[in-house]
Amino acid sequence: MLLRQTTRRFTAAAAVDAQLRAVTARLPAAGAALRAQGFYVVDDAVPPALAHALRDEIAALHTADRLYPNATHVYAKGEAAPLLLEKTRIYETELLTVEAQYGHLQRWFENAALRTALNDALPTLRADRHMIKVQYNQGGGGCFPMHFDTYGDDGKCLTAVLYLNEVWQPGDGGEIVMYPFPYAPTIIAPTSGRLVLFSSQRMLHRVLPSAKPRFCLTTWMYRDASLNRAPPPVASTSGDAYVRMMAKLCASPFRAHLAKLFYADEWRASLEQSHAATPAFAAYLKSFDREMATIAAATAQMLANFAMKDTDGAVPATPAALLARIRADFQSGGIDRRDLVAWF
Ligand SMILES: O=C(O)CCC(=O)C(=O)O
Ligand SMILES: [Fe+2]
Repeated sequence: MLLRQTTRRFTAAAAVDAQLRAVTARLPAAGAALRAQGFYVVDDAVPPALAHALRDEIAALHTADRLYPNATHVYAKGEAAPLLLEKTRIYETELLTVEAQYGHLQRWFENAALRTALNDALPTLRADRHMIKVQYNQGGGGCFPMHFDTYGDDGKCLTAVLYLNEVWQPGDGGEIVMYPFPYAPTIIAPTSGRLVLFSSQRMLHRVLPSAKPRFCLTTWMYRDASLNRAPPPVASTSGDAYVRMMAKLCASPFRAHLAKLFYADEWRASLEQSHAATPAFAAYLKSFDREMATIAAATAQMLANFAMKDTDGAVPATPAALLARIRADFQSGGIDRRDLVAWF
């Protein structure tokens, strides 16, 4: 019995090790793409048999009551107490240790090859630890609202989501959407064995409602938090006052707020799709609306500051005019500059 268990564990570890060797051999190509667009998709990162084994172990964790309904406490401005927001149909857990009976998950966690290869592909990454999160989405509409994985202070720097569904077909839903603001979004299907890599700090993303049950395994890379706090370089400031302003904005923490304003309607709708309609959630939506008003006011102030130094009259006069220009210039191809955001 013990021998059989030991053999099984050894086989699981060997399978994961071999696959990680194969995937990481493909990652040098990811470096340039991650730097240019903030995300990268590796298809067939794991073969069907390994995807199956990992999925079975997540399902076993769920059966053993080890996954929890996703619920987060949020501190909303204007609310005295933190609000408890419950996502519907999402079960997950973050793992810092994995027991031997979940041999494939354990090895995926313990083998640092993915992190090492990403550090090689992206020399500025400098990730020094990682942890994993397993997720089971029950289907029937389970989804994630628009979010960034971190606002920086925890040192989380790169997110690697591995999709483990056996079959995925158009109409099943559950796609992950990358919003590399100010650039246009990309929809990515959660097909089996696909690994999606992106900047935890700078890539806005969401998961569309999934009609079908859906499994995935997220590896979060972390680094010294001071590296996350260091301001990224501003892209070369050629162009008129408006382009120079965009370069500065895209290198500043204000970019995240502007993205929220830009996608306010979709963001709000995605919150409503993802959460149970509790009184706490209603209070949260009210605070969301107040936050949008605050961001709009701050944007107007910021435009006024830039306009004072603008000698060519290129800076849009109002937040609405700025958002319309961003749509025309960076999402519909008006201005061909991919270098405004330093993703890593
Ligand atoms: O389920 C996914 O595809 C990604 C989930 C996600 O964004 C998260 O866990 O932060
Ligand atoms: Fe996320």
